[in-house]
Amino acid sequence: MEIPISPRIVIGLVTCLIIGTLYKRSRKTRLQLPPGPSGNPIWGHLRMVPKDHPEHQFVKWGEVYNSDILYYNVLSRPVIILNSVEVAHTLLDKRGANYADRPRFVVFEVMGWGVTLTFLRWSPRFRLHRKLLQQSFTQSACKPYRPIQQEEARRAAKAMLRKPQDWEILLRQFSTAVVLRIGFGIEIQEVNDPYVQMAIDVEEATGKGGVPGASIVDLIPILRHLPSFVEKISTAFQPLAHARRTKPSIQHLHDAPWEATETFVRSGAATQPSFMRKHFGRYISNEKNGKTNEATIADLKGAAGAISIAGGNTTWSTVIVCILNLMTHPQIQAKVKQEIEKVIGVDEHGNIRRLPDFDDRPQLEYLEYVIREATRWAPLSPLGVPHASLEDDIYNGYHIPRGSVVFANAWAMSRDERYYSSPGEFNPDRYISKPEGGKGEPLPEGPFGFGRRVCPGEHLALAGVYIVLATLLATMDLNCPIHENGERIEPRVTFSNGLSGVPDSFQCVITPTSERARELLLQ
Ligand code: HEM
Repeated sequence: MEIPISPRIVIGLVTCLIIGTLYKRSRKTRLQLPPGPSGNPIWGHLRMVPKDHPEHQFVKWGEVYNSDILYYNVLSRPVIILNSVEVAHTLLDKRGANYADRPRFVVFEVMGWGVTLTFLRWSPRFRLHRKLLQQSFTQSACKPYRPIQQEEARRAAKAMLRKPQDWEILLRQFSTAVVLRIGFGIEIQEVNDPYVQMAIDVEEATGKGGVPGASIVDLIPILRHLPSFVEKISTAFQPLAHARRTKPSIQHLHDAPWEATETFVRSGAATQPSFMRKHFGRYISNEKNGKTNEATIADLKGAAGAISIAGGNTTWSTVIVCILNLMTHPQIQAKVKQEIEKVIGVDEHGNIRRLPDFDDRPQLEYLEYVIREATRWAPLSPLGVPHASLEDDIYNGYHIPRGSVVFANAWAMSRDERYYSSPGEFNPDRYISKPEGGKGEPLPEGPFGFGRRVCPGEHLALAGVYIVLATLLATMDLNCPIHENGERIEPRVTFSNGLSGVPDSFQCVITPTSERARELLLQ
């Protein structure tokens, strides 16, 4: 709701609120805080933290202060940056109970993310949603969904035979189809499906919402009610204006799939395994038998929505990063193809005998390294989703005040030279053990977060990325476009800023490896 008031009143009101907030916060005890640059006594570090890719700045501060834990504040709200896997393990994993909260994400609330697990504060509702999602996507609970992932991966590869230039949208279709089938049991149309457009809109909305929890409106929630013209007074209010503009797209992705399937589940006509059929089915049966339901319909709707919202674009983006690197590193692509061919077998003409499936996964170790390297090389959520501390804590003699916003800097961890040689290079061989001739570097930790808020969809996501890449690499060649002068055109890709770092569009030339590969896909 917007209140019709004049700009002068707005400026006066904002100033009073800021002074009030600062006064309240400045009364707290001052113990030794983790190191960091000194900030302005009023604004703190509000103006020092870059809006674009702050994770890079935090790496620099880590070097300047020679510390893997940093402190800064924004309007006296303490912010803690964790730049190493060790400190993230100690605080977020080992002392997980104290860091299970999230700060309030007011901008994301305005956008309509209120009932999505990712943004729920520590509460009975959070615990309920966490239980629902965590239990649904353990390694073994993901197995029944493998046929869906495999079918959609083959469908996408088959469609690329007809429209190779549409590879990017077809992969978007793949990841949207998988989460909608798993979340709701919905099958999407092959061409121009409205859900695919919804997924694109949601990505646009969240991608441009800035770093979650970091805007002035997140720090002073009442500012969310300010009228639209504040956007013109200061760029600090742009995230709020953006949230208001994009709210309908988030709401739509929550409501549309639920409404499309509710009647089917109620009538018992839903046959595919899905989160909704299982949990909403149970809800209906409890209702019929007079038993109490722990979750309300709003809870189930929010949890099912979280699967499609948190699971679609994330999986898609990871596949895209793999493709980008496979086409720009032909030697790596050739090595994965060789591995796949060895496992699925080739005939006397060198043609593959069958398409890969999930049973091949344990033997496709190098492909697994490629996927893990993509998550390290370009962590999807470079600063993760911030946690918040519930109580005061002490780490290495440093005070971490209660209510701190805690960012686990996955970007910094991915560039940690103590573990990764030439960390900016895409090099899956780094994970091959030393006895096997590799560097024996550790698989990345951080891209899926930490502790009690770690991504519950990790197994599902990695399985989806695996099957679509295995299928594509068994049947297709991925190449850079060639300039008319005969030179390869290597794309210069930039990544979006904010909650998730998604690569820009780029061209990739996709061609079937052989007639046999084409036949196998068409079968
Ligand atoms: C490659 C793909 C994915 C990546 C890189 C990724 C990454 C992340 C990260 C970094 C977090 C924050 C963790 C933290 O706060 O410490 C997160 C949370 C979450 N992810 Fe994923 N994710 C992916 C796929 C999925 C999928 C497929 C699902 C579907 C089930 C999913 C559902 C969620 C949910 C519901 C949360 C919020 C958890 C909470 O706040 O308790 N994600 N993810």
